[in-house]
Amino acid sequence: MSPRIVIIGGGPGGYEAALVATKAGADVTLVERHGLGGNAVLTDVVPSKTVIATAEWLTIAGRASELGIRRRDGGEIARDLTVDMGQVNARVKALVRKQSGDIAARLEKNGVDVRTGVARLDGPHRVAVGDDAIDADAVLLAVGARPRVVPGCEPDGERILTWTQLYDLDALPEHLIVVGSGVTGAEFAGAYRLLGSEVTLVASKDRVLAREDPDASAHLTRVFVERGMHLVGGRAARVERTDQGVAVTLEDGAVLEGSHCLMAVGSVPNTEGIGLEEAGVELDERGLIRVDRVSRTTARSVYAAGDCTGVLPLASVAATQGRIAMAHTLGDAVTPLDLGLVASNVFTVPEIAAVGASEAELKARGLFYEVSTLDLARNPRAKMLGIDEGFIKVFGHTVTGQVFGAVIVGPRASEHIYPLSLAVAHHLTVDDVAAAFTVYPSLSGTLSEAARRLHRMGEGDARA
Ligand SMILES: Cc1cc2nc3c(=O)[nH]c(=O)nc-3n(C[C@H](O)[C@H](O)[C@H](O)COP(=O)(O)OP(=O)(O)OC[C@H]3O[C@@H](n4cnc5c(N)ncnc54)[C@H](O)[C@@H]3O)c2cc1C
Ligand SMILES: NC(=O)c1ccc[n+]([C@@H]2O[C@H](COP(=O)([O-])OP(=O)(O)OC[C@H]3O[C@@H](n4cnc5c(N)ncnc54)[C@H](O)[C@@H]3O)[C@@H](O)[C@H]2O)c1
Repeated sequence: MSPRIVIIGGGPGGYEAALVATKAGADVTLVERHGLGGNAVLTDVVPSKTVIATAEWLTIAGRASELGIRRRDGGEIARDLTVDMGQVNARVKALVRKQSGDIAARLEKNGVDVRTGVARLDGPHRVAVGDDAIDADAVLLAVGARPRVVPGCEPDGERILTWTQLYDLDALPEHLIVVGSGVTGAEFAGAYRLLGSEVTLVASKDRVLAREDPDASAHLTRVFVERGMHLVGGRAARVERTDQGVAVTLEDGAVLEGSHCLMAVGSVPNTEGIGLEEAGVELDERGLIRVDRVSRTTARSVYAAGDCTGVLPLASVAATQGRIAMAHTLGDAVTPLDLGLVASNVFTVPEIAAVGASEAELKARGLFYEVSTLDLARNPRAKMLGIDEGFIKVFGHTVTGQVFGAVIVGPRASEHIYPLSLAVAHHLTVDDVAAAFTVYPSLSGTLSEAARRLHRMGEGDARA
């Protein structure tokens, strides 16, 4: 008989696992309460990146005249372009529906039994959905997370918003106060500023994007300020509606006034009230499911993937954890999760992409490393394209030249990081990277040059 797998949650942690498991011959049921694609598709990744795409095109269009583009009547293309937020959000919703529908079709085509409902564990081998119960040889929990609510700063869905509530706006907020300067806060603050809103970003840490490379975060902070964003240090203690909009009171008593407030203060896992602890699944003090590197929880036969584990809240990591869980339970070859290989990107303008070890991690691990940093603006292709900011940074081992990690700040950094991701994943050296041809002229020429600068004369043997 085929092994029976039940997956709770239809986000990347769940649906990717379902596809792998059916391909391996398992009998798979996936239970989702809202829509396929999970928050990644419905409320988080897809909608945010779609709005950011408009902000990016608007920025490019605003520079048209610099590149010699004129209206047919010879007039200059206006710099003060604006957006129709109603249309932008209608496009977002259409794209989200399509993406979710595509995933549903793919699951159906692959023979996954998809059920709609709220699921809970009834012991480690049974999942209850309403009055139904489904027996399972193994269960995968991929229940994701939801926006954290700070007491005193409760969203009302109209003026005080979580990131899931932004897409019902039919006009640009006049003055958006973004509370929280992690990746979510920085991405939205950056995008709405480019779209034309006045933006105030409240940062509780000493810098915006405190977990990113310090040079990258300093660069973005400078760009934000140059674009006229107001950066305010502090923590929000209270957010209230006023006649005009909203008032955000910080812990030091300062009051910020705006038309709307976006709370971007992190997430909490959807792990309460679904029978986890009763089934032997241990949670940590924040409610995150404890898992090992092959996605096993503390209950035999119960696995977990994605944001509910808090391992690293990225769609790519969720999908990898889900696939690993299925490989493990179905007896396929398993490569345990290696966070040292993860590539990530902050979708601001410019983007910030990173892969492998950060400089802080290299220092903490006491490794011998060298850094090569090159400005993108000196690249010939960048000059042609009008790119006048950004940099590429590569970390290599001082002796062997192994590529430990890299950071790229620039347009489409998310795409340009891939060769360096290959280098990190396959333990290539800076010489390996520099030896591969790049197209002339191309932005990747700078990537290769950054690696070449870490070459050591006479070290060829050590690096072979
Ligand atoms: C604004 C924002 C932007 C982001 N952008 C990116 C990005 O660009 N790139 C990136 O890699 N990551 C991004 N992330 C992170 C990414 O969204 C998450 O890491 C990813 O969604 C995690 O996938 P998941 O499968 O764990 O959970 P989710 O995508 O949250 O899916 C979980 C699903 O489980 C369902 N569920 C929960 N409980 C039950 C239950 N009891 N019964 C049935 N169904 C249930 C939920 O309805 C949900 O559909 C972003 C996050 C945010 C907040
Ligand atoms: N492009 C992407 O891949 C992308 C985009 C968004 C989120 N994500 C993922 O989601 C994770 C979480 O990011 P996030 O930004 O949603 O959450 P986060 O927890 O990283 O950041 C929230 C920030 O809000 C601050 N904060 C908390 N309470 C506050 C208060 N009362 N006043 C002011 N600030 C307060 C915190 O100190 C923190 O800096 C990221 O680490 C990333 O893995 C990824």
